[in-house]
Order: sequence, then C-alpha cells, then structure tokens
Amino acid sequence: MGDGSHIDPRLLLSHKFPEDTYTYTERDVALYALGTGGCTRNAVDHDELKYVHHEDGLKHIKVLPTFAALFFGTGPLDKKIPGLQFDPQLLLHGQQYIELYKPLPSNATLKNKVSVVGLHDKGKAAILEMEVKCYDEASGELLCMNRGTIFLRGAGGFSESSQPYSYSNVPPNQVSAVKIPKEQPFAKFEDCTLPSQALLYRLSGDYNPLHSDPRVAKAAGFSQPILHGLCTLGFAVRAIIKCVCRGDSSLVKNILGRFLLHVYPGETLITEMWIQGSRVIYQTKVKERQRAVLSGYVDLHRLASLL
Ligand SMILES: CCCCCCC[C@@H](O)CC(=O)SCCNC(=O)CCNC(=O)[C@H](O)C(C)(C)COP(=O)(O)OP(=O)(O)OC[C@H]1O[C@@H](n2cnc3c(N)ncnc32)[C@H](O)[C@@H]1OP(=O)(O)O
Repeated sequence: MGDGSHIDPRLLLSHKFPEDTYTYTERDVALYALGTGGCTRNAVDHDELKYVHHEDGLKHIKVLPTFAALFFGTGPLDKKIPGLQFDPQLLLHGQQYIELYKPLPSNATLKNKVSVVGLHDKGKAAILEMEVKCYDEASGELLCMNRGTIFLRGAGGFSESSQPYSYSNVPPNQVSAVKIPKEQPFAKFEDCTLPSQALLYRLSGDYNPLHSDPRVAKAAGFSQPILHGLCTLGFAVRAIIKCVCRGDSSLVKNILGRFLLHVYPGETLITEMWIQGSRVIYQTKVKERQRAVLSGYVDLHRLASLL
C-alpha cells in the first residue's frame, strides 16, 4: 500500500451514505452536450442541435443519456469516507455502468442513494465500485442508476496477498469487459476532441485537476492533463446514437464503458460498433496512437425497425 493510503473494508462497507441532492437545469444539459462534442463540427447538425436548442425555448431541449453519469458527482473525491484513504492524484476512473428507467427531464432535482457495491485488492491498486440510484424529487420516480468503478493506484495491498480481498454484489454479466467481435464493424465514426475539451467538459462538475493542471497531471504519470473518462464515454455514445439509433437517444437503455487507456485532449476518437441483437458492442480508439481507449456496450430498447 502506498504512502498515506489505507483501506479498512469493514468500515468502508458498513458506511451508510447520507441521501444526496443533485439539481440541474437546461443550461447544464446544453453545456454537457457541448462538453462531449455535440454540435462541435456542425453547429446545425440535425441529430445534435436538439440537445442545446429548441425553437420553443431551452426547457424543451433533449438530454443525452450519458448526462445521467453526472448525477454521481466525483464520488469519493468529494468527501471523506470512513475506511477509505488514498492519494487522490492516483485515482483513475475505471468503468461506468448506467441504467436509464425514464427519459431524463431537461431540469430536475434528484434524491441520490449512494452505496459501495464492490471492493477488490489487486495488489498494486484497489478497485472500488460505487452505486447511486437517482430519484426525481418531484415525482418520487426512480430515473436512473449509475455504477462507477474507481481504480486507486497505490492503494492495494490492504489484505493478505495469498488471499486478496474481493467483494461484489453486482451481477457479473453487467460489469465484465466486453469481447470485441472479429468481424468488420457495422459502423465507424470519427470525431476530433478539442485541445480545450477537458477545460470545457470540467464545467459540467468534475473539477479534478488531473484534467486541467499540468503539474498534477505530471505527478499522476501523464505528460499533460488527460481527458475525463466520462467525456470520452459521451463521445462514444453520441457516435452510437448517430450511427445506430439514427439520432433517437430515447432508444438507449443501458450503457457500459471500460476505460482502457487515457486520452489526451485534441486527439481523434474513432468509435467502431457491432450489433448483437439489441446490444451494440463498441470500441473507441485514439487515431494518432492507434490504441483502444474505451470499450463497452449500449443496450437499446429496440433496433430491428431501424436497420
Ligand atoms: C464513482 C464514479 C466517480 C468517478 C470519478 C472520476 C474522476 C475523474 O476525474 C477521473 C478520470 O476521469 S480518469 C480518466 C479516465 N480513465 C482513464 O484514463 C483510465 C484508463 N485505464 C488505464 O489507464 C488502465 O486500464 C488502468 C490503469 C485502469 C488499469 O491498467 P493496469 O494497471 O495495467 O491493470 P491490469 O494489470 O490490466 O489489471 C489489474 C486488475 O484490474 C482490473 N482492471 C483493469 N482495468 C480496469 C478498469 N478500467 N476498470 C475496472 N477494472 C479494471 C483487471 O481486470 C485486473 O483484475 P484481474 O487481475 O482480476 O483480472
């Protein structure tokens, strides 16, 4: 375990998180769409303008499904959690899973129920899985659920190496990394991130200096600030909505993304998609380095009528 890191599984897993409130407005929705590359290449893009503009006013704009990931905030970076001490500079976002139960309104106040659903000792790192269920305060309805996996470098080794600690109450089929098919993809979409992408995206609420401060990025092992994982996920799912859903984001039901490698703002993202029933398997690569940076799946409510 690295200096200053300490994990006590008993304390951490028995911690009861107080209910959290999260409020967003149409301005947040539009800013998020721009932060994840919406309308960047084409300001009148038919599929994307609806996330930032409506002729009858902002309260009619649509919400991208990946916006749901923001409801978590930055999890353990925000608050002290008993039994969890780690170096925040070494934290990386490992994975994100989202289930959407209702279309997201253009503004809302949410009541969030947070819990720890997984903890693993990987020796060099600890993996923490957190879940948040988000209820619309006005209607009491469950809108969505998020599960975030956090990779804490240097925080492993808190259990016996002969029998490393591992706890999960998450169905394994929801979280395991996907197998990329060998066939040619159904579709491929190329999109450029801006050199200022992380500076724009952070205004959606994740102010982790890893994405903006060159000194912090260097201390974390990167040559320059890196892009937020959730920003890359936003680009990938937007590509799938465009290529497979023909712009209809209401078809999206569940989303999984595993962050395989960091992205530097300004790099080009190529997302490849394969269709398996109503599931879209995808992989995003950085064109300049020819490396896969994200993979996962998007489950759709229906598909056949579209293709
Ligand atoms: C609650 C939500 C709050 C979110 C807060 C987020 C705050 C943000 O500001 C932070 C960010 O956005 S960081 C940017 C996005 N993330 C990244 O760039 C990370 C990219 N991934 C990597 O670098 C490596 O995959 C890396 C380093 C993650 C792993 O690579 P390696 O060290 O080579 O690991 P490896 O030896 O391959 O595997 C060790 C064990 O870990 C499991 N694992 C690997 N990658 C994982 C991943 N991405 N997610 C979850 N688990 C992962 C492996 O399965 C392996 O376990 P096992 O030995 O049992 O197979």
